[in-house]
Amino acid sequence: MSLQSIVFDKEEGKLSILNQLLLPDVSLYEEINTVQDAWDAIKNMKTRGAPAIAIVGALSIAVELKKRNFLSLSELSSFVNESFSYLQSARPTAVNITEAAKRFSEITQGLVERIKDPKKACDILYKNLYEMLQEDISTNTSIGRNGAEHILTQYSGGDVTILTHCNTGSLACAGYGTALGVIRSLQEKGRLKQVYCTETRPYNQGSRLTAYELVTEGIPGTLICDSMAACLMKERHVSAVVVGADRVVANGDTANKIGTYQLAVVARYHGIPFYIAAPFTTIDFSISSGSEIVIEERKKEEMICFAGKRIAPEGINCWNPAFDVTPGELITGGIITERGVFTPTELINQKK
Ligand SMILES: CSC[C@H]1O[C@H](OP(=O)(O)O)[C@H](O)[C@@H]1O
Repeated sequence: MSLQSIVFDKEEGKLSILNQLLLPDVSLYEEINTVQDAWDAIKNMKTRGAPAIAIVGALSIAVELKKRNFLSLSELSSFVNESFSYLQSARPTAVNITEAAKRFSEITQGLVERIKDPKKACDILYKNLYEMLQEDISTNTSIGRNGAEHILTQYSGGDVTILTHCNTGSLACAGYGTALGVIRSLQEKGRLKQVYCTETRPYNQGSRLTAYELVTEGIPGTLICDSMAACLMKERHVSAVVVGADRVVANGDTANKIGTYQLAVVARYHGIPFYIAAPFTTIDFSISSGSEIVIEERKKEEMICFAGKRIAPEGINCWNPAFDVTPGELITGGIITERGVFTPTELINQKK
């Protein structure tokens, strides 16, 4: 049974998140009672991961819909649009919350035009919002299946060894995961030899979260420091590198956790296929090149402190970009989605 980072009681309209700042030692669920609570949790990275950010944001709106009494359809529409607009300001790089905002703005507008009763419109919108949880899990199992099948067709050498970066599992989504979903699918097929996961400094999504998911589910994993990845690909066998995404753009350029770009460069040098695994809600066809993606920079304290203890001198300057952009030409294995696996140049043909 995989971990659950988001818990939503649809009867009561109650939302709780697993506070990922405390993992792996402390497993604490915290209630999200307002859109502001969700914004704070996303900004502080208590909850993180492109799909999870969108889902927690959307469900926080559902929580307020359940509690509030909207006197008019215009009041309901303004609340939904303003809430999604605010939630997008928490972290700029991941696109899923923006995709959700567009989707629910259209749904709300449709309800305003069709349904004259604000309470009935609110109930329908509430149902659409909480369905995101199951949709995400279903999408991720398709990503997992598509990715595993593609890798196994490309690799005839028996069981496979995967290198992954950051956390793209149940702690980054509603469940199962994207890149970690591919790894879970390989494990389910009995074709996974082992996973190497990077620590992923400075937030340590790999050592604190991915390692936690692997150990919890008995998936064979080996932790490495970020600085060991090139030597690993040189000295040991890696069948493929599979990572997640925060924003894939129309030409296949992809923003993902800082450190992804250098993994792609080294994988190319060693002739190891490099895959991105992401749902279509992470693909932004409105941007044509990765150079246009806004990269979030986070506070220096997240770099110079470790487990609450300062490890670097106060006066040092820091540069702390949370993401980098991998050009499509380095994504040599393909972009694994719920609709199939596409080369970066094929992606634009999937635009609907
Ligand atoms: C399926 S999660 C995608 C993506 O989100 C993570 O970023 P963060 O932990 O800062 O929210 C990481 O880049 C993952 O690859």
